[in-house]
Amino acid sequence: MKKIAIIGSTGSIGTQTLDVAAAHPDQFQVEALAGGGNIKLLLEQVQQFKPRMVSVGTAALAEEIKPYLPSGVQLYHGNEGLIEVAAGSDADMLVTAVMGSVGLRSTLAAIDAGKQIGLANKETLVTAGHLVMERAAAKGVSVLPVDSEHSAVFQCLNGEHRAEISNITLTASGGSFRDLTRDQLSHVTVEDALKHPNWSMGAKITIDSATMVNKGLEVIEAHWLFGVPYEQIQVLLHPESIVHSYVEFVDGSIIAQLGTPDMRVPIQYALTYPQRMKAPGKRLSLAQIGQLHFREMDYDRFPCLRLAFECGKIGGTAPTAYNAANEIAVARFLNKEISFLQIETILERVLEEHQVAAQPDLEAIEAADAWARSKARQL
Ligand SMILES: NC(=O)C1=CN([C@@H]2O[C@H](COP(=O)(O)OP(=O)(O)OC[C@H]3O[C@@H](n4cnc5c(N)ncnc54)[C@H](OP(=O)(O)O)[C@@H]3O)[C@@H](O)[C@H]2O)C=CC1
Ligand SMILES: CC(=O)[C@@H](O)[C@H](O)COP(=O)(O)O
Ligand SMILES: [Mn+2]
Repeated sequence: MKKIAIIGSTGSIGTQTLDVAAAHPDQFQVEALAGGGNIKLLLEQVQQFKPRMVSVGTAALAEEIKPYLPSGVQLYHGNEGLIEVAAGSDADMLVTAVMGSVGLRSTLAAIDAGKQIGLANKETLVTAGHLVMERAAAKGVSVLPVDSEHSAVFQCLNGEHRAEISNITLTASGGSFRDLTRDQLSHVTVEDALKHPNWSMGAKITIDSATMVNKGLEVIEAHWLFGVPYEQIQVLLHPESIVHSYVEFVDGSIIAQLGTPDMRVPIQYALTYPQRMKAPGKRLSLAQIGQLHFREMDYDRFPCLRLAFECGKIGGTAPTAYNAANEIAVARFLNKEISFLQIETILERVLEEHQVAAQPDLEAIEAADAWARSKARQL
């Protein structure tokens, strides 16, 4: 029995992690769950999975949910609650399924407590990759990728030597507007942006796919997870999202991981690694698909991806500011305060003004994050 805790259990990754747990009740025990505002769903999850510990977004929500919780369940709230759920239960593994850099302190706390990390929350690694990976190495804790591309690369690297990697290619669907010109992008709506061609995901990451910020975050995530320099990371447009990513080795061999676009597969692999277990999803038939397509990435069409490479190479707090500015810009777009193209304008402006701190500690990371958020709100 593997004991798991999930922060962000009410979201897209969180609910799919619980689907995996429900499909293998003899393998997984859910110890602790944290949601944000969706207490109705959280209560249903509590009834089904019987965790000993739960957390909600605010003190007011905690008061609201309290009368309905079975006796004996410990209830927490806010950022402290996230930390309790992440680090304070008997879980062997934490699945980080919250959205945004709010997951940083709880992920670090779980590492300190010796929990294995199933990492979906890419913003955590982007904002403070050096802190997370150094702390995990010091504690002997593994950080197992949940993100589909990184799970693919992780599987391609199984048994391989890192020194023999020639390059890593992350595939990108192109998002909701991949066939539109930049001129056409000035008129797009939130509703259209939320229609991802291949994946059903939370709102923020769906917008990130359309701006290509998601791939930018994933480039930085890959740098930290696999210890590969940015010069050896590439991005390729692949509209079908069947080849989830691939690795080329020094002898010219390429190993790729393929599958239908179903996040329960990488989630389950992180939960069961190094074993594999049966999964209920649809099987991939290449014969039925017939053709797959690939296109060179156009960095003028998707400037946020170029900016991510630049921030990653600069290092320090540059990726922190990129991520924080994007979180605010996307929230403002979803709130219909700004247009789609203004997301990238905000990113560019915040990064132009950001004073990068090299080798930042946690306080410097949080200061840069707060500065970039405030700047992105003003613009
Ligand atoms: N969805 C996907 O297929 C993929 C997602 N990812 C990554 O996984 C992470 C989660 O994405 P996704 O599941 O799509 O996002 P969702 O928006 O669907 O879910 C986010 C979850 O985080 C919770 N949450 C948000 N803010 C807070 C907070 N301040 N305190 C506590 N809980 C909070 C939400 O709670 P509530 O809803 O109750 O308010 C919800 O449970 C992101 O980092 C994303 O980039 C990576 C690969 C694929
Ligand atoms: C499912 C997953 O891992 C997402 O991050 C997905 O990759 C988004 O697709 P694109 O960013 O390629 O549009
Ligand atoms: Mn991904």
